[in-house]
Amino acid sequence: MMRQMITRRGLVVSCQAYQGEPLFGADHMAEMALAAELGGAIGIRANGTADIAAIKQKVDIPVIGLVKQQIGNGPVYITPTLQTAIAAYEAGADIVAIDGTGRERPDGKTLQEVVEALHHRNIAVMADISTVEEGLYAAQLGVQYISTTLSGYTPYSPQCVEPDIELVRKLAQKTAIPVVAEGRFRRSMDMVEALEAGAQFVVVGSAITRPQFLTEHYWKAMQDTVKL
Ligand SMILES: CC(=O)N[C@H](C=O)[C@@H](O)[C@H](O)[C@H](O)COP(=O)(O)O
Repeated sequence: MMRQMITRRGLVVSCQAYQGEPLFGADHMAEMALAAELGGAIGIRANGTADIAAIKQKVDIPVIGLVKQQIGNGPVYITPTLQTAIAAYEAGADIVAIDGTGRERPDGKTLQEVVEALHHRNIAVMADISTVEEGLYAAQLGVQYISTTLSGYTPYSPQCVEPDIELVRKLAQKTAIPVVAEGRFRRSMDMVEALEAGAQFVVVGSAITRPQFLTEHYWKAMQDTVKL
């Protein structure tokens, strides 16, 4: 049987900090996840085995785990190999998020091979995609969730500054697999719009869990409006 799934609709909070950032570290991310849970989050998205394990100790809601890793010069970095996907699961992830594009993976496996190998181990898969075609292909492979995570981050997807709600809408119209809205969500009205467009849930990261980004965002808005 697969682990805890996210069956409710609502807000999932992505708790990620990069090395060198003030909040980097599993303890900080676990506290951040707890704060999100207290605020009503229905799930957490987390990067790296240490963070996943610490967050699982702290919260009861399901955790979507990934391992961001650059292997070689290829473009795939979100849980790029079968081995990293299994590591995320072994660290405690309920659902494992992987790159769901058709690009070459560093372990030479196809997306289909990775999904099959994970399903063989009863591991629930979230495919991070960037276009309708990629989403529909992942749905065809039977993944548990399709997330718009990579829209704007592959060279062939629209390079938007705003969240790609149209991608959510198109996918939700074309498939019965739960569609996840993720990437650049900052305003609650966009999150509501994504739910109305058919998203099962919205994943928000930087706008909640990266205070340096938030500070900069508000500070820039002040500078744009008032001469300081
Ligand atoms: C493209 C990519 O690598 N996205 C990553 C995926 O895990 C994270 O860096 C994002 O923070 C996450 O998707 C949430 O998005 P936002 O922080 O924009 O709310």
